Amino acid sequence: MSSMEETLPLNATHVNNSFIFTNRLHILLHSIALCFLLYYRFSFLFHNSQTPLLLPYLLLFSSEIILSFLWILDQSFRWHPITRTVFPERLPENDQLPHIDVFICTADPTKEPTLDVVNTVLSAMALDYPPQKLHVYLSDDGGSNITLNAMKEGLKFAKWWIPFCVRYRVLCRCPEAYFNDSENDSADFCGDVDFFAYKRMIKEKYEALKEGLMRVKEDHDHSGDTNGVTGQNHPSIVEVIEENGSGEIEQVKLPLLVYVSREKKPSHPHHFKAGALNALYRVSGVISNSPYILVLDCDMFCSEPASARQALCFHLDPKISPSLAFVQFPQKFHNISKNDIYDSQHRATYKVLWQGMDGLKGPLLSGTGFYIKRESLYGNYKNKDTDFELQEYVGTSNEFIKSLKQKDSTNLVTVGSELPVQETLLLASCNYETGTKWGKEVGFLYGTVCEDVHTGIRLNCNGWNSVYCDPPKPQFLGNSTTNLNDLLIQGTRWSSGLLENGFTKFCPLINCPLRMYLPHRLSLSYITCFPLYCLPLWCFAIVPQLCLLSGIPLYPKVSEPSFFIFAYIYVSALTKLLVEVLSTGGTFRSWIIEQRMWMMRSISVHLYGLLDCLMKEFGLREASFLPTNKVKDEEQTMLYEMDKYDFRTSNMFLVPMVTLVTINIFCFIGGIYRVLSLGELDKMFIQLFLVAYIIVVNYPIIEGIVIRKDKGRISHSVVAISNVLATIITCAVYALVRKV
Ligand SMILES: O=c1ccn([C@@H]2O[C@H](COP(=O)(O)OP(=O)(O)O[C@H]3O[C@H](CO)[C@@H](O)[C@H](O)[C@H]3O)[C@@H](O)[C@H]2O)c(=O)[nH]1
Ligand SMILES: [Mn+2]
Repeated sequence: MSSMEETLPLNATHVNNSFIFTNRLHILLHSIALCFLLYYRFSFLFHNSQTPLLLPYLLLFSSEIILSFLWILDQSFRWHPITRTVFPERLPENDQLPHIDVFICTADPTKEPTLDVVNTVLSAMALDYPPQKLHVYLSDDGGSNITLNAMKEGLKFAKWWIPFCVRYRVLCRCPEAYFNDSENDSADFCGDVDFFAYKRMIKEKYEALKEGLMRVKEDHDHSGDTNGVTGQNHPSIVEVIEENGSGEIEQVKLPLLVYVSREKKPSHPHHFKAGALNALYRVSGVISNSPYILVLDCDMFCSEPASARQALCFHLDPKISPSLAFVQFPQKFHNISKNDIYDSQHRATYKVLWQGMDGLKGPLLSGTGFYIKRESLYGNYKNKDTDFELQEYVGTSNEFIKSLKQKDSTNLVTVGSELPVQETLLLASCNYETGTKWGKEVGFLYGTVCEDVHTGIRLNCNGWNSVYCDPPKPQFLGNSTTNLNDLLIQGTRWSSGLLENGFTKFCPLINCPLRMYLPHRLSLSYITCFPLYCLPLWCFAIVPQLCLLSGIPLYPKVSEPSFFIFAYIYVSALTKLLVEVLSTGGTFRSWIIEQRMWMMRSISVHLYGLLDCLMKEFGLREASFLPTNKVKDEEQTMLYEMDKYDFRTSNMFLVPMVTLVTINIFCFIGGIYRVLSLGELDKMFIQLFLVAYIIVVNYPIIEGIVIRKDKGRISHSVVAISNVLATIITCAVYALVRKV
């Protein structure tokens, strides 16, 4: 490498100053308005503390305080957002690049189709990286023969697939995605006859692989023979997948592929995905011990082969590298429809929040699609002087302790060489962690189902930085939840896990070191607190409505000057959101959808997440991680593609939503009547407007109750229960107020 190249930076950071200026101006003006609001509420209370309106008034005021608090936390992401570019062409030669391990997790062959897992594995093996420096590990928490067999079949196919990808510079190296879209062919070979013949042959092989996998699954389902092995109870298996030379094809160099199924026993907590990742950490430590690790969920494949080199543009940058723990890529999804009615792409997270955090100290771990430095998860092992101390810290395996001290992969196990079998089985056994610091200080942290966020926060607090890399082309593509039921289950898990972090385990507002930059601390707090939106949103969905019906004003009259405080806050918040949505690729429609999903999530999953978290805290419930269903349902997909909400979800989620919408409708009708007959428009305008706004935004729920006839509509029983509930609540409150 010439000295000229050596001095060229591997990455660049961009700060959009005018954007930051407008953000801060908005923060300033909005904050002033919030101060006026507080002043207005307090002075009202001071003058009217004896009125019967006190309870609704206090409820509303507390909700406004919580909303304002969350708003302040949320502004930290707008404080100093940055974007980054990378120059992978400036990286050193291949022989100087570090080794990389890839960890892929799967848990359940019925919910997570084996073919998808194989595709993820193949896409990772086909990364644009020297194969002898790439080692792919699959963790199978289901301990299933189907998955192990699929890995063997997958490897056979890889012998064809990877040379094909390299030779024809295939753009997307996940076979399923590749064969679905001809845009994935490199333009250089479009006129090449050989290429098309070769492609056809590979496609046939892929079809054969698919059929083979399906057959094995069917045989397995029919025989029902599990040899006593279940997802919750199985011994450890560690196997380097090797192909017994079929002689059909020239020997090609492939990345090492290792199948790991850690031991699980019902009597031992297995700590879900964090437990699986930690087992991989240890096992890979004595096999390849690569300094960098890519973590992937089985539902997220590598869509572009360039991500490893892009991540190294940060990890190998001498200025950033010493304190850099991980490079996070955004989660992007291949199954999202044009209008994205469930906001499944999580636009705000990957377009606003993570960029905002990147300008502070770096984004949090997002569970998948990140390249992490192995050393960053070993805690402060360096402070342990003796082997004995180290054993108490990371467990008794001497081989593993040796691997800690080795900086690089010197004792590498390669294809064909012998695996330290006993050691790996020990490392993957469920007793191994007993009495050690795994999950507490070492590895991915336990005690929450949002291990990613929890671990990310701890890394930050221990002084590690992270980087967010969002190149124009998606590097990883996953499967997002595109139906209400999965979304609500997943959302409840997240809310519960995040709140657990925020309240009980590690509250960033309190526990992070004092020297931490304030906006960064606020941003971490926002991530762990935002399910608290459920409290104000429940209040806003019910209190002003019932008061409207009963003629209790909660807001200033239109003719009063303080009306403008409320009008300003409302308009400013929604306009800011609109600008953000439009400037990050969204539309006017997605602006409405995001508000709707925010309301739906807040009143259902965030509330249940909060309850779940509290119950876990009081020992009334055990933590559980229900993996998201990844099996496609034709009917569901059809409704989704037609932009129709699929309301086939549990009553627990639906009844509150439908009840609230019904109360809003009752109160709106009653309110209009009142306003017209008593001439109270001036007094009740804000409340009437609020109710109308909620009804308009949630129109699809009304459509699901009244208009739709398809299977995804809201069932009659839910409508009946909700009507009864809404009537009881409305009448009871009305009667009560009358009496007072
Ligand atoms: O006991 C378990 C449970 C899950 N998994 C794996 O964890 C991954 C994530 O699970 P998934 O069902 O896809 O959950 P999601 O809600 O889609 O996952 C999001 O949320 C999780 C935290 O709740 C993060 O770990 C994920 O990275 C993030 O994509 C999958 O590969 C699973 O196979 C395990 O290995 N063992
Ligand atoms: Mn997932």
